[in-house]
Amino acid sequence: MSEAVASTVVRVAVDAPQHSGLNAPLDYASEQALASGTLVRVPLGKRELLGVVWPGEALGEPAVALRPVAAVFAGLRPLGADWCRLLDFAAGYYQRSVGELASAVLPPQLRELSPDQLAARLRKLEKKKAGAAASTPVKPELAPEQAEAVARIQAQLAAAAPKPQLLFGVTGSGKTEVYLRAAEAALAAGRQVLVLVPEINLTPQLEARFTERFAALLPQPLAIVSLHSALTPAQRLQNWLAAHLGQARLVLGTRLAVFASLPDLGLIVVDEEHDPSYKQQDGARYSARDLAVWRAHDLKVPVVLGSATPSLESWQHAESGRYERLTLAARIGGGALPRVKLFDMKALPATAGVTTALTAPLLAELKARLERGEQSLVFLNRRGYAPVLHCGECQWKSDCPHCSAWRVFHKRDRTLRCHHCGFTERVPSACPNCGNHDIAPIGRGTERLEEQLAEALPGARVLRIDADSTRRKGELEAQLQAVHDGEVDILVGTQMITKGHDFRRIRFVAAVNPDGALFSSDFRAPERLFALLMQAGGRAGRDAAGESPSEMWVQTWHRDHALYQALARHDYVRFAKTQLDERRSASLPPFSHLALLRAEARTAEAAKAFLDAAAGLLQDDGVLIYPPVPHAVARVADVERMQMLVEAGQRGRLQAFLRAWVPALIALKRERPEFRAVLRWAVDVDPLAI
Ligand SMILES: Nc1ncnc2c1ncn2[C@@H]1O[C@H](COP(=O)(O)OP(=O)(O)OP(=O)(O)O)[C@@H](O)[C@H]1O
Ligand SMILES: [Zn+2]
Repeated sequence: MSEAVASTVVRVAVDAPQHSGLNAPLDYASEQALASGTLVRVPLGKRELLGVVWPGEALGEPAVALRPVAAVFAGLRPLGADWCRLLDFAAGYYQRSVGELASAVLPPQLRELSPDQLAARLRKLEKKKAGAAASTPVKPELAPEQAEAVARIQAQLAAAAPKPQLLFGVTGSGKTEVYLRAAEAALAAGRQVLVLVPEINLTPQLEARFTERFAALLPQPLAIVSLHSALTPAQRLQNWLAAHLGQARLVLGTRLAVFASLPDLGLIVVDEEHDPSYKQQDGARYSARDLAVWRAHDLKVPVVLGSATPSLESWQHAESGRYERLTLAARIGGGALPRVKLFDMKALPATAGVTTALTAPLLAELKARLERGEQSLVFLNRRGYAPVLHCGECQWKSDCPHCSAWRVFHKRDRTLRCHHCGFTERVPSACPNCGNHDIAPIGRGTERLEEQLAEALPGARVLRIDADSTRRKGELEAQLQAVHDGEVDILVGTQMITKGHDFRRIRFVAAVNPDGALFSSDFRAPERLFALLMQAGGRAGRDAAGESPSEMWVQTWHRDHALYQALARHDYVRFAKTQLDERRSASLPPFSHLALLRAEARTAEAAKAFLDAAAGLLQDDGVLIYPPVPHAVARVADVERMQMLVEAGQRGRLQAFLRAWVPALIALKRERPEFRAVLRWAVDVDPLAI
């Protein structure tokens, strides 16, 4: 610069490491005043990082010691005050620094680009051409319940302070059509719409439906975009920029999209709002659903949470009147929900059946469906061939040397793979312990089920869809298409295929081994199992025109269990009531508020010592700290994991406690040499898995 300019101080949110204790935005010198929300690059230590000029007063006078801002993304409009408020809230609530969170949720490519390179990207955006002219879509006539729900969402769109709405609609009741109409109303009012879905694999289907509906209404390029982690960095930046500039009117995305910059946001939809994937499982462990509700409240715009099996948190809010409940009790076209058959495994003669999972009666049922030309789905929530390989001579089992877990046998590529740390070896031809050649798989995963089905039902076209079968780009779409096109008789898969897909041909769904979750120590396990089975069953009989009644077959050793009894009646309401009663009397969420402190070290003792010391740091009689316990999978990649539960009756009380506790934890780790052995620690607010 040729002229000397009086420098001013700006606050910049930048990703400083937690142990540095630099949690608040940092002060930098700038030659010009910079609007808050401006993207900049600033030096930190030896590095230069992306930062955001943050609202609020800088701390002091311009001082010589302040380092200057290195570069300003002047060509990009600043992030809005509402975006900064959202990040401030989320960082505070989930106990992270705002700089870390900003850096985690902005498109990764922004970190690599110079202002000139970004300017080039912006020019490219402007030159994007619109797609071919689309024809006006045909909209189905709304069913009465749908029309009522749409009207009530429209009322909230016009309200000064809209209430969150819970769209409680059974599987196949046409929730998506309600979202489409609500979105249409918001778009017509000139607002942007954000639609969140739990899984990346649901975005192509949803994107297709929204594009089909709105391509004529929104002919501009990039008017409908998606945001999720499977996009290339360049696509993700492009779509993010389109949203930020207001060019994108409709944004579909997974949890990270809740942080999209949307200057005209007027409606948020959270589909399958109960889904655990909305909770981020590392870094800032935020709940995108909860942040969507916060963001909508902050902006005074409506938020619609949709589910056939709402989270008990949301259900309780509907019961108490904090949320408005919209109910779709009937399936579209008057189709019935599948009849649920609880197949009692105890009633089986000891020798019958091909295997314990593929019982003879189940095979007979599948065969009958096959002969009628109907599609069936067999659901098993475990991938791989068998969860463990076993030597009958010496009792060796394929454990992982680095984790407290078995390595899963994958037959197709002849590997033993740890699903926790990724450690992979070729399957040994003999027992590595005693040399016995007779090592055998125990139990079954989807790969084995697929093989056994193909053997037991010759000629049947069996297709497996799970994380292993869909690794390569485009595979999942192709496989789903084959199912839709009727090229598959029996679909085998994990929970990946139970959610959201609008399969029209499936009339029979079997859950072959669902009991595992019944006796979990995690108090949310029943809620998750119930939702999963309702969802799975919901894939059957979506087309009312089928000749035979649709059915869900549940193989269980505990058919009298209250969960299955409620499932058999499709009675979410009753199930929710029993669960909420139990939670109330045990003071569990939503009637109390939890956080977990996790610590990882090479030894369990070191992790426990840290948690014990942490428990002694701060006393609050409104907050209860439980003793440290090992994580359900205690050792992963040679690291021992311990955790400690913190409980409070009031959310505010827990938040106040954490605000004081977290800085004390940072100091504890930094200042006490004995805790150097602790590799990582983290606070998880509102943890989902316990
Ligand atoms: N009013 C309508 N008239 C005719 N068809 C409709 C109508 N509304 C929805 N549909 C169709 O009904 C089917 C089921 O709708 P949709 O997939 O939205 O159900 P859903 O409630 O989201 O179910 P799930 O919870 O199982 O995902 C879709 O094929 C959809 O196109
Ligand atoms: Zn491992």
